[in-house]
Amino acid sequence: MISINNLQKKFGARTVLQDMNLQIPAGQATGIVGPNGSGKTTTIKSLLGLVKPTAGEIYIDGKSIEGEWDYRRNIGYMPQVARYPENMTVGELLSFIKAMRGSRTERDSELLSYFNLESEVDKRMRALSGGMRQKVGAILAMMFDPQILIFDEPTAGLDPKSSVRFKQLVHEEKEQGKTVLLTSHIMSEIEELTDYLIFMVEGRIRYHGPMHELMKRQQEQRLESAVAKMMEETAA
Ligand SMILES: Nc1ncnc2c1ncn2[C@@H]1O[C@H](COP(=O)(O)OP(=O)(O)OP(=O)(O)O)[C@@H](O)[C@H]1O
Repeated sequence: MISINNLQKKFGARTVLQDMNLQIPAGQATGIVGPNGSGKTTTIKSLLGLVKPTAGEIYIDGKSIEGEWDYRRNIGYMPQVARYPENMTVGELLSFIKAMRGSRTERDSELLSYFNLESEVDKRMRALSGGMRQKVGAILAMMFDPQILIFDEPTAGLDPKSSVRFKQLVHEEKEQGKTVLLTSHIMSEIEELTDYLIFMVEGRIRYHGPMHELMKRQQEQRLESAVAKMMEETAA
């Protein structure tokens, strides 16, 4: 369980997260949606300790993450825009990360094969296409079998076949009881992969709860229409 209590983040004078209170259930998949700039990535980065909150606390499994690093071993993160050591080959990067973790996992090889990336292992990171970089990001997020998986717009840039394969993998992770947190602007993807929904506007939570309840409340069959309606309501 991830608990966010009275979280606030300011960048200079600008308040980006406002008094945010959230409980993200363990072993479930939660989608974070909201307009561009509403604070989704900042929320994720706060959970990862990559952004230091201005106020408030975050607890993971009852423990405050403030000043802690070790908890991140249990989190796999696929960022929206990833930066890698560009001179390393895919193979070197994976070996380097494994050596840093002191791990002998072979899951990276399985995932390389799953994403059809075996023929790219000797390519330098800077020579990969955007979609291939995304796949490397997915492999890095999942290769150590973490209990919490965080994906920030994971399928942006993936071709349809890769996107389907990625989603299949997320389904499998969910079935194994992983906690999944996912942001996306593709509502069908949120609908397909997640059960709980967080809807943010201008750094505030406007809805948090089961997805089907939101659809019922908005009297819509599809999440896209329900969220669009909510966006119109909040803009009014
Ligand atoms: N390091 C930073 N310094 C200053 N402002 C920042 C920084 N990071 C994010 N912001 C601002 O915080 C706000 C929220 O950004 P964030 O990336 O969390 O939004 P988002 O909901 O993930 O957006 P998108 O859907 O476009 O990815 C934006 O106004 C953004 O410009």
